[in-house]
Amino acid sequence: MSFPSAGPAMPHAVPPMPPPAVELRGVLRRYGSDDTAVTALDRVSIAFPPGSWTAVMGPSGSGKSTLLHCAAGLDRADEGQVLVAGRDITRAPEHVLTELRRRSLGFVFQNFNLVGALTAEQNVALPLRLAGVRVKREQVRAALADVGLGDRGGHRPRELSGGQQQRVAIARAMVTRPDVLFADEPTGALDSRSARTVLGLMRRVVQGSPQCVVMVTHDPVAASAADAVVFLRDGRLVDRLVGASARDVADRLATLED
Ligand SMILES: Nc1ncnc2c1ncn2[C@@H]1O[C@H](COP(=O)(O)OP(=O)(O)OP(=O)(O)O)[C@@H](O)[C@H]1O
Repeated sequence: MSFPSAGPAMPHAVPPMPPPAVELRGVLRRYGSDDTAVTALDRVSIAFPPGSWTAVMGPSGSGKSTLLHCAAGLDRADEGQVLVAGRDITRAPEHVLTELRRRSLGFVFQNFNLVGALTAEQNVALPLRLAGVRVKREQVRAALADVGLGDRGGHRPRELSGGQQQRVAIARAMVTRPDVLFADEPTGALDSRSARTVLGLMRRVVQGSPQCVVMVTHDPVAASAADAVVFLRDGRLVDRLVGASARDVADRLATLED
């Protein structure tokens, strides 16, 4: 019996790991100076992987908004680094950050922030126009259909319910196919049924796609819909729960608020 001689090791085709969609490395953010100084983020390191949905929780003033703003290039870290899709944006000039936000990041806010004078379709088309992309009406309609509002394209925000307005805002945020959707209290102004619909849309964003959602919320029910919940206190990351129930999340938050 003969064995083949051992040749050179066959190289295995290991696909490279994609970088986190967003990463903070030792981010420090301080407001004010001397005795009025507040350390809003105290050397926070966290990575948000592609295809993941993370909720950020913590008591009032714990640094949630500051984390979101630094991660999205809306605010600058005093120390540490912020990377988006592996690219260091910490000291990127303002025009580069503006371009990044237009092309790669989406935003959803508690109060929807739709332009009242524009129809739902025109609101959804806005980020494409701002990015200098030729607007295809079918693309805009498809984005509205994706959030179940294919028949509301001609309505202005005041003609829509709060839940419908938030769905338009999500369609607007997603029409550019951003790498990351940042959501700041997206269900804060909604009744529980509309909130569930919005949370279902967030789940669809991350399901089977490399897009990532980072959501600040005070609501344990909303947080428990995410893949992971991270907790801040006094500008520091103090805990991370995966697959937690709303009760688990509420209990953990209560201990931080004591
Ligand atoms: N522009 C600013 N100037 C001075 N202090 C600020 C500024 N922005 C935030 N802070 C302070 O930084 C800390 C963190 O604020 P941040 O808004 O990030 O907290 P938060 O967890 O989002 O709070 P909330 O849940 O109440 O919205 C707070 O003490 C806040 O007062």
